[in-house]
Amino acid sequence: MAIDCIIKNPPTMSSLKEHKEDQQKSLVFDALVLQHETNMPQQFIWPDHEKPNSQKSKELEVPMLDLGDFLTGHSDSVKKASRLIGEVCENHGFFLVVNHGVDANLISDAQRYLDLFFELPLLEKQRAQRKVGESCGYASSFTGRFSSKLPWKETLSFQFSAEKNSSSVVKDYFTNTMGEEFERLGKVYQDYCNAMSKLSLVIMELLGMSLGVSRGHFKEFFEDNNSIMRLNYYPPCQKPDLTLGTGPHCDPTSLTILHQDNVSGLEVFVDNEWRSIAPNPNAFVVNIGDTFMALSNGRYKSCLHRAVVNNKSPRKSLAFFLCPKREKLVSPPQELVDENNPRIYPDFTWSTFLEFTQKHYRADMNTLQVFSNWVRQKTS
Ligand SMILES: C=C1C[C@]23C[C@@]1(O)CC[C@H]2[C@]1(C)CCC[C@@](C)(C(=O)O)[C@H]1[C@@H]3C(=O)O
Ligand SMILES: O=C(O)CCC(=O)C(=O)O
Ligand SMILES: [Fe+2]
Repeated sequence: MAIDCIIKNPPTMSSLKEHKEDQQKSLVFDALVLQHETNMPQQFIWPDHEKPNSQKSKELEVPMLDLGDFLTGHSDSVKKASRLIGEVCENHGFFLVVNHGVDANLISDAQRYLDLFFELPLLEKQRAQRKVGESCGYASSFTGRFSSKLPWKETLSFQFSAEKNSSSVVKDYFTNTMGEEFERLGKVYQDYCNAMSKLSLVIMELLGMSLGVSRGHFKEFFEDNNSIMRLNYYPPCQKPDLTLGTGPHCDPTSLTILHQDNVSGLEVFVDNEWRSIAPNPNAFVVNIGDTFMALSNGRYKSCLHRAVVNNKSPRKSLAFFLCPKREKLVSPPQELVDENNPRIYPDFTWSTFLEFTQKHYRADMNTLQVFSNWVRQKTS
C-alpha cells in the first residue's frame, strides 16, 4: 500500500520554520517567504509524470445545470435537469450549477473572510493547527504529514453537521480554537455550510431521479450529513511548472461543491488530457466523489482532478465536501444492483473511509479501489 503520507525525511530549508507544539517539533511552510523563492525546495517538486504541462491546459466546456428551472417544479424542467445530470455523471461527473439560490453576499463574504484568515500572522493561524491523523484544522503544505510531493497551499478545514442539535458547530469551532473575536467569521462559515448542505440535498434529489431511484432516497440519506468544509489558499509560486497546489486525486467524499475566486487553477482529467475549468463567480463547480460512486454502484463517476498554481496571483477556493453521517452504512440501493450490475464495492462507513485517507493512504486516483481491497481483506 502506498503510504507516502508517513513522514520519513522532514524538510530542512530555512524558509520552513521550526514550530514547537505539544512537545513535538514540526516544520511549517511560510508562504510569505516561499512565494518569492526561485530555488524550489525539493519537497515541492513533483515527479515528471505528474508535473503540470508548461503550456496552458485547454478549457473544458462543463455542462451547466440551471437550478432556477428545476426549483420552479415544472415537470419539463425537472426532467431536463435530471437527464443532464445523469449524462454528465456517467461521463466525468463535473458540472456547474447556476441560479442555485445561494445569496451572492454570503459567497462574497465567505471569499473575503478566507483572505482575512490566511493573511493572519503564522502564529495566529497556528492556533487552529491541524494535528497529524486529524482531518480538521490549519495546515501549511502538510509538511508534518507528507515527506514528498508537498502541495503548494495552505488550508483550513472544519467539520459541519446538519444534525438538529449541531446548528452552531462551525461557529463554535472558530470561537473555541481562534478566540471570541472570530465569532463573525464563524457565523459566515456556519451560514455558508448551511447553504451548501441545503444545495447538496437538492442535487441529491436530482441524482436520485436520474438514477431511477426515488427522488427522496439520497436526499434522506444525506439529511443528517457530517460534512467537511475547506478553505484553500494557493500562494503565488515562482516555479509553477514544478509543483501542484493540489495533486491529482478523486475526492473520497460524496459530492463536492466548489467556489473558485477569479483566478483559474482547477483542472480535470478528461479524454486523457488535463482540461481547465474557468472560474465563474456566479457558479459552483460540483463533482461526484468516491463515496457517491460507491452509492451508485459505480454508475456515476468520481473523476481525477488537481489544482495548478501560478506566479502572479494568489488563488482561493471554498470546498464543501458532502459526507454521510459517520457511522451510516454506505451501500447502493437495491434498484442499482442486479445480475447485470453486480456489487462493485463493499459496504463501508464514512468514518472508516475518512480514517483510511488520514492515517493509511494519501488520497489519489486509486483511493476507492485500494480502500475496497483493504476492507475486503480485513473482513475475509
Ligand atoms: C477527506 C478528504 C481528504 C482530502 C480532503 C478531503 O476532505 C477531500 C479530498 C482530499 C484531498 C484534497 C485529495 C488530495 C490530497 C489531499 C491530501 C490534499 O491535497 O489536501 C486530500 C485531503 C486530505 O487532507 O487528506
Ligand atoms: O482548489 C481547487 O480548485 C480544487 C481543490 C480540490 O480539488 C480539493 O480540495 O479536493
Ligand atoms: Fe478535490
